[in-house]
Amino acid sequence: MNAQPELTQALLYLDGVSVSFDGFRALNNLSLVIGPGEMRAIIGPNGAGKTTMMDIVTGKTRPDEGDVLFDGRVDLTRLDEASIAELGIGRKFQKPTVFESQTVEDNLLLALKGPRSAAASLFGWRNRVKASELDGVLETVGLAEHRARLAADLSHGQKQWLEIGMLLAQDPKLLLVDEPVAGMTDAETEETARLLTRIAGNHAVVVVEHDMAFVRALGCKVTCLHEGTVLAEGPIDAVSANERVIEVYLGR
Ligand SMILES: Nc1ncnc2c1ncn2[C@@H]1O[C@H](COP(=O)(O)OP(=O)(O)OP(=O)(O)O)[C@@H](O)[C@H]1O
Repeated sequence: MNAQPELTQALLYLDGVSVSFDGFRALNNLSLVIGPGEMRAIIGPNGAGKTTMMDIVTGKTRPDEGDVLFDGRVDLTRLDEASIAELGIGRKFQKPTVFESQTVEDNLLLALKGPRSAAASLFGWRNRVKASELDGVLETVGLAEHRARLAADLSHGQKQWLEIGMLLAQDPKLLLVDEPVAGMTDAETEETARLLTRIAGNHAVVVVEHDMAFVRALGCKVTCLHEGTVLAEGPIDAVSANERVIEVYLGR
């Protein structure tokens, strides 16, 4: 492992990560560095490796090569999915998976009481937020007025925010969010950008999304993946003006 000076600063550090499925290179020498509390948008065409990248971070997929470090010291390639979650890495899949028959508040309480293992103390994960901090989570995800409603009665967007709240209740250091605004109304999309912006700072947030207006609203650094590697990275204006990015993604 080649230790870089920035290693100690990075919350998530991927370097030279490659993985193949049946000879097809889904990730090809991918390097990505996310700082503590940073918000990062990941864009790129279908099959670029965005989901595979998140699978590597959460331990669902093992890389063939490369370094995957969390918090500057923990080698994620040696841990299973449960241990990685306990370290403080939360993942939000595209479809909401809330408990429909429970109220908003009870969904959050269930998340607070979620399973913990000895790994939590072993790896020094901080305590989950306390029940008394539930109000703060409800405020953050904009559901304070809806706390007594059944999750089943929420709009699609509100269910997505509730699930983000359930992840926040576990006080992750890093949140991976997959296409959060797919299927949302324009108003919900704008609210989601505000919500994630509120969350970043206290938690690093990596958002995979195709909706470029939403990505712009996040106001963060953007990484465009293509063929399993970084094609362009930087401010949205620079990335969206990049000729290769236009050619393989935006211009289609
Ligand atoms: N478990 C797997 N087995 C075989 N092939 C896989 C597996 N996971 C991903 N792939 C392949 O790897 C490539 C990268 O897929 P990935 O899902 O990471 O892309 P993506 O950027 O997330 O695309 P999308 O925007 O469509 O979600 C694809 O060609 C996909 O078919």
